[in-house]
Amino acid sequence: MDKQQQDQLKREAATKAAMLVENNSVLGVGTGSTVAFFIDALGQRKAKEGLTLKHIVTTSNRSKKQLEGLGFKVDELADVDHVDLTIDGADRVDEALDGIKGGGGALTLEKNVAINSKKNIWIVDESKMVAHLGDFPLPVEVLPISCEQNFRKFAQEGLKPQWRMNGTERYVTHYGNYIIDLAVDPIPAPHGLAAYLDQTVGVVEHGLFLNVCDQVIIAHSDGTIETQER
Ligand SMILES: O=C[C@H](O)[C@H](O)[C@H](O)COP(=O)(O)O
Repeated sequence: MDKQQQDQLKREAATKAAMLVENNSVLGVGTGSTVAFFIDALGQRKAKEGLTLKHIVTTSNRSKKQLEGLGFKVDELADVDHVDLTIDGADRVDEALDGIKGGGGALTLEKNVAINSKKNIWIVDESKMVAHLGDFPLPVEVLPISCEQNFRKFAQEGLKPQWRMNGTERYVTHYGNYIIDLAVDPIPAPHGLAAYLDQTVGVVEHGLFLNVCDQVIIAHSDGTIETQER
């Protein structure tokens, strides 16, 4: 699939998701190229139908800027008492609707918004769907203070760590941390690995989103749009 075709599929899934957003609800908006199409579609609903949202929270400055450019006011997660629905992209999604996220580095905010949302919908093109999680480096956000120890430990555990780079410098997250991408593929036991990472001191967050997604909207290259529910 070439990029133009993939962008078209992302746009279709995103447009379908935008139709599910209810007036006067509290909306969480994720990050990434698919979400950028979703924000466009949300802007179109605002312009055509006067869609109004009680609050919007987002998971990156990129999404925030795009939303504000369309006239939406964006609040902080800490300032809202609940989130009705969050729409986000994903890097890989398996048959149980568990996923890998954080390819764009926004995993920590994304997980915090997702966990605090009543419902989570992911929007993907068909290339993101896999039988087993893997096929994409698993991002792990780590504190700079002990990042070298974390990196060595991951290497000893056979998790094939690689520093996320931004040119010649290490990539720095929204919170001033680094990302170690684990090239373990396939991930044999996602729940076991998530538990290990959750317990590792110095790990701020990781990109295994398990039991988080309620519904995935998948755009297929044959023109169909499929919805899968957990
Ligand atoms: O950190 C980034 C997020 O997890 C994205 O939702 C994910 O990487 C998918 O992005 P895209 O829609 O650009 O493939």
